[in-house]
Amino acid sequence: MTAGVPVAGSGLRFCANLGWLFGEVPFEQRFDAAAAAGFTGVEYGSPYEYAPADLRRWLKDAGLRQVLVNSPVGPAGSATEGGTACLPDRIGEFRDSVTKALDYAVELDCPLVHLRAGTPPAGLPRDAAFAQYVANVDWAARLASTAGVRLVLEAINSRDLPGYLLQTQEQSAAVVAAVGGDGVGMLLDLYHCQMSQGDLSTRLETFMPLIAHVQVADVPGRAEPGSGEIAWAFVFDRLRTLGYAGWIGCEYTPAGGTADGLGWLTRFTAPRDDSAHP
Ligand SMILES: O=C(O)C(=O)[C@@H](O)CO
Ligand SMILES: [Mg+2]
Repeated sequence: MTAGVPVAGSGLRFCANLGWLFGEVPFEQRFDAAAAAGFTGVEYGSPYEYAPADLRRWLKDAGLRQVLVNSPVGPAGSATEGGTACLPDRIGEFRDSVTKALDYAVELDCPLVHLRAGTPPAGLPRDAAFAQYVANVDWAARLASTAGVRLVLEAINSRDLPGYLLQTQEQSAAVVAAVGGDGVGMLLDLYHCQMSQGDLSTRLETFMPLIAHVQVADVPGRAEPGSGEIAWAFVFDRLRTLGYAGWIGCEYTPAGGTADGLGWLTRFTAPRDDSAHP
């Protein structure tokens, strides 16, 4: 069995985040590395440094499908590092970024775009930022629907990204519900959820109808599942029994070599045999 392929019958689909995994090789070689490890799908935050034709070729040659990209953000350290979606004075920039993201998604036949929420600057009340965010997501979701793409909204924990607008699953669910339709769903990153909220099983159950994508890493340390405190066999079994049919993005910093660290995929994804623990 290839390391990246979960056991037969697990009913779960994992994709490799090429911004985090396979950093041992240059970006364009990570596609082949992911395929060689058994992945059939990939995600990464920023495709924008590359021409769509190159990305398409790397995907095709490796036999992979593109699962998710992020919307473009500003340079590290800038006011738009986390995106522009909640900034009332950046609506034009926000709309351009959505158009660019959707163009890439269509070119790459990519079903999901993570729309980054942004960080309200000091002086902008959070409720004003939130209202702008909802209006912008509403605008973007209509455009995404027309393009056959779904936007996903991700809460990020406030220790890693202080001040980011979207910090809880409840907030992202509220925006998804307020906008409605099939143009937008939740991205539930179990690492961020465990960091800031916990109660993973209940939150998965509560929000399952809205969840369009899941990402995984362990806590603390953000390394492979199994390196920290989360009970992954239980969590994956819960995803399976809740009927989750989307992809699960592997978005972690490998503790050692990426391929060497993929044993968790087979270790934690076997359907549970509860007969020994009635
Ligand atoms: O940090 C995360 O978690 C992500 O999913 C990044 O793509 C930033 O949103
Ligand atoms: Mg994430």
